Amino acid sequence: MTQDELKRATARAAIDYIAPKLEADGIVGVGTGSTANFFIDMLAELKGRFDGTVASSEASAQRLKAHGIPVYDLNAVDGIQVYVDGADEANAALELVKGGGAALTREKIVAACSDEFVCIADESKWVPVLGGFPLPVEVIPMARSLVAREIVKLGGDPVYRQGVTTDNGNIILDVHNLLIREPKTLERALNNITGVVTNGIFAQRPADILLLGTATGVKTFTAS
Ligand SMILES: O=C(CO)[C@H](O)[C@H](O)COP(=O)(O)O
Repeated sequence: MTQDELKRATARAAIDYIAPKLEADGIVGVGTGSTANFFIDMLAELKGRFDGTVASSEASAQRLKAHGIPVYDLNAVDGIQVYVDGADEANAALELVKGGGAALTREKIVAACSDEFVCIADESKWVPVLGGFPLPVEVIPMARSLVAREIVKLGGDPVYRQGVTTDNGNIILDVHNLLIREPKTLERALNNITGVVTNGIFAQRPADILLLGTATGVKTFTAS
């Protein structure tokens, strides 16, 4: 199977997982990226069975609206029933690295508001230790050099993601060569650097369930 077929299969599994739980006044949080895009296209089948969505990026909001799915501002809703999003890496504790699509800050905000976080990913994202994928960090533009120097002190090699401005008007530093053995500690340490908006480690709020697309079918994991 191709990676896209695995992504499509995991998106289908997420639809099957959330469909029986949806409430007429429920809000679905929607992530960003190619796996989330498959999910958005399938979510259109469930239109009318939930109230609407909150999107984690302008790109996902546009795709949802193109399907006629209502998109609300997060401040206009009381909470999010379930959030479905992809990841760049996932470990057995369902701690994640996210932000390959530069949407990490809004993704983390939506995850923090959600009763349940369903991660959808193909098997290439499953790792014993986070950190093989360069860790995205969203930074206030004027603090770029300051933050880069502080990240070097933590042992990482930050690389400016050229030509990318986030939906919040900020820049991204991708941090190479960090083995993330203590995700919660590093998540906090990076967020503590002045000028960092947030980083792509999702450990303080990990996923609740991971639907992993593999060559032998979609496997379901809960945090171990
Ligand atoms: O965090 C993300 C965007 O900021 C995505 O979830 C992550 O990059 C995975 O993307 P894809 O589904 O295209 O592999």
